[in-house]
Amino acid sequence: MDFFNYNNGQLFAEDLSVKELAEAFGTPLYVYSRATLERHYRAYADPLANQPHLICYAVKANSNLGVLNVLARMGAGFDIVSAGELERVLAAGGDPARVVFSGVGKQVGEIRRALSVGIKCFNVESIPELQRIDCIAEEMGLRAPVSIRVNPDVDPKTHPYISTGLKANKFGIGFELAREVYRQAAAMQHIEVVGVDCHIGSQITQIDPFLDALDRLLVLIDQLAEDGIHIRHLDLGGGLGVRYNDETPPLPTTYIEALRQKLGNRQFELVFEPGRAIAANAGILVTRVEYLKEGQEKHFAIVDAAMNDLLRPALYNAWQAIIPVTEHPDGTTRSWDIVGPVCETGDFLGKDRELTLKPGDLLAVRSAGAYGFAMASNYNSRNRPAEVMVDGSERYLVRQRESYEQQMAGEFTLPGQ
Ligand SMILES: Cc1ncc(COP(=O)(O)O)c(C=O)c1O
Ligand SMILES: N[C@@H](CCCC[NH3+])C(=O)O
Repeated sequence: MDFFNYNNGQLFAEDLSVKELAEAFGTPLYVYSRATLERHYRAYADPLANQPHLICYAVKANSNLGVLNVLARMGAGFDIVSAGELERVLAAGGDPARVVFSGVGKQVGEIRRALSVGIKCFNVESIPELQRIDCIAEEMGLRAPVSIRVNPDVDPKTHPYISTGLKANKFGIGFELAREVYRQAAAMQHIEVVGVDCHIGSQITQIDPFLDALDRLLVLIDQLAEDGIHIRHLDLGGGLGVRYNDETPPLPTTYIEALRQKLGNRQFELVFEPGRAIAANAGILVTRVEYLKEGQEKHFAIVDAAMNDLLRPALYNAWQAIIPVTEHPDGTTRSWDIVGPVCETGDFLGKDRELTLKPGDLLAVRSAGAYGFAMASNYNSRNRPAEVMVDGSERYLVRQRESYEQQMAGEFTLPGQ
């Protein structure tokens, strides 16, 4: 559910016309809805209201300061995977004590910074990382709070590029090894074991893989208790899918209820790391048709957004809805491939879309709030788009369109002739 709806044939973002936003800020343009972000956050928070919990929004999905700020104001925690994401959380008013730090390659400086601001927990993904954190905490005269990210070896039944909880994936510590790694962690002087963590993949549209993972974690948690290791929180990661087309992912409340049934009366703080479920359908990418190029086999609508602005179609062959910003009958009705100006055959936003188009039309790519701008690049030396947050009838520019000067800042030609 979102707040991007038609009113008299015009697409609106909450109370504002998307056409007017495009005219004011230019295209390509990311438009986010504050009400949708808040609704999606509450979809997790409300069913958890009666128990200790923390919803750590996965910053990687959309790390714009405006987005982080909206969630920080709601009391969200944050799941980060780099010091850059940590700095963004701090700049957006996030509470470091509500930050969990995931990722397989945490560097020394990143660990130091996270310890110095007092994050909630490191989700540790290997033994060498655990040892590194122990050493750094010793140098700093601290104890580092950790969970081990357990790889439960379950198949999340999603795109192979975004499944993370299989033995073959680089993430986490194998289920069979986890008990031993916890023993080592508990014996380290500068480590404090606080939780158990897992994250099995992204865009998961069924509950079963999550429940299978939880079964395995509960076995481990019982073994840890036998070893005298009592955890305070259980972090089940993110990964809940969203509707892009005809998927029917479970609602957060259904998912949470199913987990609760399995948990019975065990008393942990429950931690979640949703990214896509909060941000994807809270954003659209608005783009303008530059040219219509009709051919014998294929018809192309060449638009001003490209794979550098929204990579998911090119990278995963992902399908995202593409809809007119202004519904109108004039134009050419065809099955169009919606493509960008980048010099790659894979540069498309959508294929075979039945639309009535004329040059100059505005289109909106839906479900673009997660892994949209966050994965944007300057490929083909294109400036990255602007981002706007709509809040009722107010709008806020939350990132200005990049300029050529900004794009080249920090680059130099060689000295001399
Ligand atoms: C450790 C971790 N947590 C949370 C997420 C967020 O995933 P999603 O956007 O699917 O909720 C990811 C990305 O898959 C991740 O790697
Ligand atoms: N970037 C991916 C998801 C990766 C999840 C990150 N662990 C997507 O657009 O679907």
